[in-house]
Amino acid sequence: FAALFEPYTLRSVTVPNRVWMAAMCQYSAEAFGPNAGVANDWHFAHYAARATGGTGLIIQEATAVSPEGRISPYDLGIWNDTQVEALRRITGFLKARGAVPGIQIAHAGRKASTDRTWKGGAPVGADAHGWQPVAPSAVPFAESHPVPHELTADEIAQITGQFAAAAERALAAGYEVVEIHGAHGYLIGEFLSPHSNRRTDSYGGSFENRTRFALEVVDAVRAVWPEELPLFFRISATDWLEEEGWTADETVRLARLLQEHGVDLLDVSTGGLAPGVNIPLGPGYQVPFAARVKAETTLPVAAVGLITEPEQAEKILANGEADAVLLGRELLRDPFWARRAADELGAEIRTPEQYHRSW
Ligand SMILES: C=C(C(=O)O)c1ccccc1
Repeated sequence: FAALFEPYTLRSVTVPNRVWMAAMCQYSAEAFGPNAGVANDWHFAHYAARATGGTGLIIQEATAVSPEGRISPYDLGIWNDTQVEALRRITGFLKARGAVPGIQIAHAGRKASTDRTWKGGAPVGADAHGWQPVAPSAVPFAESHPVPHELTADEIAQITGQFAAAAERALAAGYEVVEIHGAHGYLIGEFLSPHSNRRTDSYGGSFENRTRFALEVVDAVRAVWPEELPLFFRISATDWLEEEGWTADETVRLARLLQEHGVDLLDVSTGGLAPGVNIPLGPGYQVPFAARVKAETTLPVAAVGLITEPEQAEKILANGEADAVLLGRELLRDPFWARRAADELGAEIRTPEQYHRSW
């Protein structure tokens, strides 16, 4: 027996195992023109390999709800129907391999319009297909970043609508799980954190005000996402800024509200809001935050962060610290990690036929 290879049912979806793929930007779409943000062979091969490798749920990289919501000009998008058509090829193959296709829908906020990580990740200007980022307040991510445009209440409502439209397109594209990106200092996380959110209207100041946009996005997505399909939320449990930023206490409070608003699982990461913070990196360094949410609320959680070994992953589940583990870079290094882990743990990876037969 291995907890890692027990199926997991969320609403009507049964994920075959607890080895899940975390969203990781590939920055491999075209940056402009009719194919801007459209999935291509790179994305197909990238996700197909991890599905063939036995990964139970694949959460596709941050897919932008609008052109200005992209992290880089090369991000995937789901703001038009051309993009939906190309994504159907990916979800179809994943399902044929017995993997559940998920998608992270995202808006980069003040961290938008930056170059690919392997090119340094610096902000890009209009000459490199860039644009002015938007944010809750006119506070740049770092000195090297432009001052973002402070969103008006009307513009906030427009972005909430873009998240809902993205969820509708995700359904049309064949995804069975949508994850709202509320982590890593992107737009939703920028509203949560008092470090980036200096607003004095109903979206800033108190915990209720700073979490308003996140809950409005969850409500708008839940209203269009089918009742029988799961909705995830990715959060940074802490900004690593002590009381100056978003805290783990606030994460527990928000987790309860997210569950009341129809979120089925919290994907618990940390950081990304401010540069230069001191993060105690190490194997499973973020697991304690997932474990705390799981211990203090009834919301299922997934743990992520330097999880690389089968025994390590198995222990996280066996200790009740999380309901699933998300692998990021480890799955870049080894697309077949799930199959190798099953061998090491003496478990079997069942084929789609076996799943249907045994349930
Ligand atoms: C959107 C990302 C995030 O959430 O940090 C990302 C960006 C680059 C690589 C992996 C993940």
